[in-house]
Amino acid sequence: MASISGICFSSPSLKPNKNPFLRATAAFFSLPMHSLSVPTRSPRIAPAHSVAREISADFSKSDGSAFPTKNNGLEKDPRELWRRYVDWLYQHKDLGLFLDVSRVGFTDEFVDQMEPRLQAAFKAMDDLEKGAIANPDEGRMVGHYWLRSPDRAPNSFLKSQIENTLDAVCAFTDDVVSGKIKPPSGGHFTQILSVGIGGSALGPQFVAEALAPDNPPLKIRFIDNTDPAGIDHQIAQLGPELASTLVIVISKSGGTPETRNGLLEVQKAFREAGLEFAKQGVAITQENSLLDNTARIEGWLARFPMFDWVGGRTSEMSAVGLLPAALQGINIREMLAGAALMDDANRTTVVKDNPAALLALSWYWACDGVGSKDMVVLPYKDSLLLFSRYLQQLVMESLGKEFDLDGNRVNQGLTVYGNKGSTDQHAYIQQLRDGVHNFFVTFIEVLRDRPPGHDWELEPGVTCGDYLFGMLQGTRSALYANDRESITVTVQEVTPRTVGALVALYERAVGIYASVVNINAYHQPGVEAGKKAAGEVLALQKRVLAVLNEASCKEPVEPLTLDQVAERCHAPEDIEMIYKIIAHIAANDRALIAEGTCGSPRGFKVFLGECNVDELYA
Ligand SMILES: O=P(O)(O)OC[C@H]1O[C@](O)(CO)[C@@H](O)[C@@H]1O
Repeated sequence: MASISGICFSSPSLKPNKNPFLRATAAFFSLPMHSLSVPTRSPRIAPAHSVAREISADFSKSDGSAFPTKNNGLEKDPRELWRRYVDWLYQHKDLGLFLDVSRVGFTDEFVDQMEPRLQAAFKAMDDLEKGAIANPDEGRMVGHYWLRSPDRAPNSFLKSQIENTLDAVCAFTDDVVSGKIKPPSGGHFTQILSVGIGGSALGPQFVAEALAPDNPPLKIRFIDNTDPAGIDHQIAQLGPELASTLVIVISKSGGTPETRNGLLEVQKAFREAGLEFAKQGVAITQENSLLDNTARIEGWLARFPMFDWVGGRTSEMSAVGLLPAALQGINIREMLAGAALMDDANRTTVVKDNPAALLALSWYWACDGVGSKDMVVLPYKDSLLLFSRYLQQLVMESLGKEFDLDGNRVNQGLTVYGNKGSTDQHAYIQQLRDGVHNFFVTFIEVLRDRPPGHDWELEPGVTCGDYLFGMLQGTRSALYANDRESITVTVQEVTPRTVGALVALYERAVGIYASVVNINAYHQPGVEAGKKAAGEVLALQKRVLAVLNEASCKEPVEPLTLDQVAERCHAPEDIEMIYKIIAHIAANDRALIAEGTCGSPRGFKVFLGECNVDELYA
């Protein structure tokens, strides 16, 4: 019926019980067929701010009595549903990408209501691409779209910055892969250790998982946290290959504590192995940041720029994403081309032809424009496992905002989670279908199961990939039958081009949605609160240690109660945090419990195992 590359909409059998696809679906889920085809239609009208869910009578109770059920207006008549599918299906021919929003129940009235808002969002996007200060709080331009279309940069200086960086990434990659740039021990670099967090890790992680060949020129590992055991694990896994490891330290600001700690830990490992870190270190950061200055002063192997006008979570097409990808043998020019094609498609002001706008429209409908439902992202392809994690930052850090652009408190957001299908079917999809109705799903479908010539039938007429396909379609149908909405994004294959397009699609959808709900998608003030509080905890810890040190240097040693420590720190109001600090340092053998246990906060006495006299007089 539908060869998707040249999709044809020949008329299928529309009688529900004759539809073999639905029969197969029902079999997967042991559903009676009638539950897949409820012939009712109750379109809902959506006010722009909040969509009222209609309550209607349903006479399906076995004893014939009526009980009220929520009817959110989803089309159930198969013929109408097929029309809706055909009517709303978006296809990008060059990219081989499809977007199906037919299983989101928005009405024509809702689309009409949204039209002026979407047109305003298109205008805002146009201004942004022309160099407007689209991040007003921070007074910055937002230029990630220029990274794949440098001609669109608002001036020739920015254009040449983009082009020069891309050339430098390609030249450096060629030299590393060819062995022209080699580790001090000789031979070739064989490993990359990427140190970075958030937007300086998630894109490279997603792309590595999605696209790295089985035997890349350089394999990649990540340190994306300040967890000492995690860092030790990564370094231990490298073993003697540390000598042929290129360490790429990525931080836009150049001052993120987790990244700095990762760097210091890796540098220590290099020292202990008798290796010279600078000869193997690469920095990707803003010019003159702390990291940039460190790399320059220490004479690291290379430095690549991050631009002020590229946010961390939209940096995959900058050196942040391109350098690690290129070193793994991923065709980064194809990634950029895919993103550029998608950007072009998203510049149309015809909503139905604009895939990013269709996503934004569907999100708005599904979550009432206020984040009332979560977005569950389910790629049915192992290599896309990290897409949901990547989107989690892109969407939630962009949309999760306390205030709108006019200063009103709105507490906006859109929660994203998910791993992959069909794996998650055996984890939480039970709740999605039958439990609390607080989500909508985005299926990511990949048509090509395996490279050509590798497939085989594990049952007559059925391949392993057919099962994956069936699981996806079955889950989509079963959820819809229970009024759970879904979007499906389909690509032919997971290639650099389609991955670039997916990144660009969601970047633009987030931008449009943010415009529609009138928030700044490009700042992240909330993250600062946690960072500031962490700094305060570490400052308090220093005071606690100083107090304990002073008492531990006495003859005899003076073990202190928690109250005494708090009092001597002049921080009685912080007693709970002081307790946690002591419990943590005691768990790491840096403090000793003289009386009681940490588990009984009121009763224990603590001292340090060693007196640091120098610190006493510092
Ligand atoms: O690249 P940087 O400056 O180290 O920041 C890492 C991440 O930290 C944040 O600033 C806040 O979590 C993210 O936006 C960013 O991607």
